[in-house]
Amino acid sequence: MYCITAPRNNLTTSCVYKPSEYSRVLTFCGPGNNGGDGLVAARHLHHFGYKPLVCYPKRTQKPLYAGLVTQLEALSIPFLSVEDLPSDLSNDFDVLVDAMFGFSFHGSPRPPFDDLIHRFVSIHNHNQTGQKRSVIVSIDIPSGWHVEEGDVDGTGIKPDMLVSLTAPKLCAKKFIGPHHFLGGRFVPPVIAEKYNLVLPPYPGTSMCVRIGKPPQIDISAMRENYISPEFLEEEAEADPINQFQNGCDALAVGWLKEPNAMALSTVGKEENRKISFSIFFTIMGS
Ligand SMILES: NC(=O)C1=CN([C@@H]2O[C@H](COP(=O)(O)OP(=O)(O)OC[C@H]3O[C@@H](n4cnc5c(N)ncnc54)[C@H](O)[C@@H]3O)[C@@H](O)[C@H]2O)[C@@H](O)CC1
Repeated sequence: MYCITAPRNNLTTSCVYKPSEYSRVLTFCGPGNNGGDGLVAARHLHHFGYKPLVCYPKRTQKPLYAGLVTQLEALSIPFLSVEDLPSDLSNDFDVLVDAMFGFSFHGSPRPPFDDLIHRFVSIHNHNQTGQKRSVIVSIDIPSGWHVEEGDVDGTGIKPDMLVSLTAPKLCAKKFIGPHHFLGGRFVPPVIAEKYNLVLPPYPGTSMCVRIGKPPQIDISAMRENYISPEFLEEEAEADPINQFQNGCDALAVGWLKEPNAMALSTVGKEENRKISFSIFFTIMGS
């Protein structure tokens, strides 16, 4: 079950937070099945090319969980004790996976989860200092939320991504982060009908589906001014097409992120008679 669950979580993470930019992942696992999801997610993230670590403070000796731990140890995935956690998680980790509690959480969090949940909450304060902060991915339910009423007093974890399992729980209505995914493409129609579940269709052969629209990207915010080194006349190729090829080759080595258009202009000899024409090329993504 965890195996089915975990790829659901991981496919969503790798869809949005690619290992090239978010490789350092710390998964906090709780004492129940939600924690089990976290153990398996860490294993799959390792195979997907991330560098996962696990904090699993309340281990259960049930064979299923012991087996999951053995698999992580076999991959030399490090376990961090609560005492060994860095003071500022955002300095050391790009992604924090919240797999502490799911739908069986009740009351106030007991130690050490009270402090761990507080650590997650304080991540957002870190963001207010303008420094890059870790992103938070919650599995099924942000830990500490009420399964139906959500973050009742507004002081709970505010994840960037919520991965609902099988069907979004009622509290998911209170989720306001940018990425909500559903994993668990195995609900029999008779169950969906019995519980009046209206689930989104899964695309292609995907094991997860985004719920809602992806956040709008502000293209203008992506624009960067690239100041290339000066270019002297004597460095110009005699054949303008060769010059153009040099430009394309420079783009291809990747110094320009996501090149998507180019203007090629020429100018006449007389300074006052600039003949310039531009050719716009759409350079398909590399
Ligand atoms: N059908 C589904 O939705 C599926 C659910 N799965 C996962 O299983 C989760 C539910 O698993 P469980 O029922 O084991 O419950 P949880 O994983 O939510 O946690 C239960 C454990 O937390 C402890 N606990 C509860 N309240 C606490 C508190 N206030 N302070 C400290 N400890 C507390 C309990 O003693 C128990 O050991 C789901 O949320 C989901 O993540 C998946 O594994 C499979 C599919």
